Amino acid sequence: MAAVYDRVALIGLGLIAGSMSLAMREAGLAGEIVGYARSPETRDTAREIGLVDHVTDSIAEAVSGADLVVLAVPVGAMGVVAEQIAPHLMPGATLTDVGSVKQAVIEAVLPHVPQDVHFIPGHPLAGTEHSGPRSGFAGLFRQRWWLLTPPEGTDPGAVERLAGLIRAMGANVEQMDAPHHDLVLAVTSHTPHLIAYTMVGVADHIKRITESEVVKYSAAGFRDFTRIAASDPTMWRDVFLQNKEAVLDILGRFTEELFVLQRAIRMGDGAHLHEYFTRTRAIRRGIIEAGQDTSAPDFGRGQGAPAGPRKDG
Ligand SMILES: NC(=O)c1ccc[n+]([C@@H]2O[C@H](COP(=O)([O-])OP(=O)(O)OC[C@H]3O[C@@H](n4cnc5c(N)ncnc54)[C@H](O)[C@@H]3O)[C@@H](O)[C@H]2O)c1
Ligand SMILES: O=C(O)C(=O)C[C@]1(C(=O)O)C=C[C@@H](O)C=C1
Repeated sequence: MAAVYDRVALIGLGLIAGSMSLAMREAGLAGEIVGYARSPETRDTAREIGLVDHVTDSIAEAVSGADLVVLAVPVGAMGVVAEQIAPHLMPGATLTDVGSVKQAVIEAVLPHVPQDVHFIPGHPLAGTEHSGPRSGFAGLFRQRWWLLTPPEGTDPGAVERLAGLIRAMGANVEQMDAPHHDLVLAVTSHTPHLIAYTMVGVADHIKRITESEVVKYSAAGFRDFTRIAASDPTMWRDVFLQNKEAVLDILGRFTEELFVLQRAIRMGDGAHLHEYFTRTRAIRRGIIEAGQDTSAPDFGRGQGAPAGPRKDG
């Protein structure tokens, strides 16, 4: 396929940027891919494994002349990075991000974006518990959603060009407004992660009573929680701090539901529990019928792809 952008600059060289580089390279979507990360160790590793065509030691050099710049750093760092690159962005360039939270990123980045640069925030709904420059793989985005939340008045041509790149990496593109994105993701991703972190924390607290039995007899449900709870602490600290309102809203609703179930268990109300679990099973079946279950066998994991089950596998 013909290149969609001549020079793509990836800022942050972890799971998402690495996977983008490998996916773009596989499909020939970029003339040149340049990368920068704050830590010299990450830059060295990226050079050693040839993750991008060229790793720069200066963030300004990375973005200079790039017609697409991708911010792939923790959401709490987006504003600082935007401020650093702003004077060096090429007129007419597109700036996007891959952050898991959208409204806070827009508030932090938009004030720094020059008038002649198209800012199109985005979020690939794809990931693993692994992070860093060695964790990426070309198939990460295949059959996944990639949400774009362009502010009003964004050039539709620039949005379509970016959407074309994303589709060519194998993902499906949808647009929505940022507050709606943050509420939906609080339900589907952020609060579930918090619950997993909490459950593993509970197991850790009672380990003195159970000795090592929690680890030894780990059933599949708990093992899935531990996979999620192994996700990058910096990334998830930032997600909760930056999507505070929506997560607190969903957490409130979650707690109410939990109390209802707790009461049903105490009262021996089997009918309530059965009816509840029947409803939740229908939701899972609906996801599978809609073709949204991507836990299927061949997920296009290439070299460097993490072993083991996916969260939804
Ligand atoms: N991991 C996932 O499952 C997932 C999925 C979708 C979106 N995201 C989002 O993508 C972004 C990147 O996540 P990731 O999983 O690739 O993280 P990662 O930890 O694998 O990589 C982050 C990279 O950013 C660099 N970095 C951190 N602060 C920086 C700064 N101030 N300046 C320059 N570089 C900096 C780090 O050195 C590292 O190379 C986050 O905003 C996250 O919310 C993650
Ligand atoms: O599979 C995983 O490890 C993930 O948690 C990926 C996951 C999610 O599905 O919640 C996590 C955060 C992102 O912003 C997008 C995707």
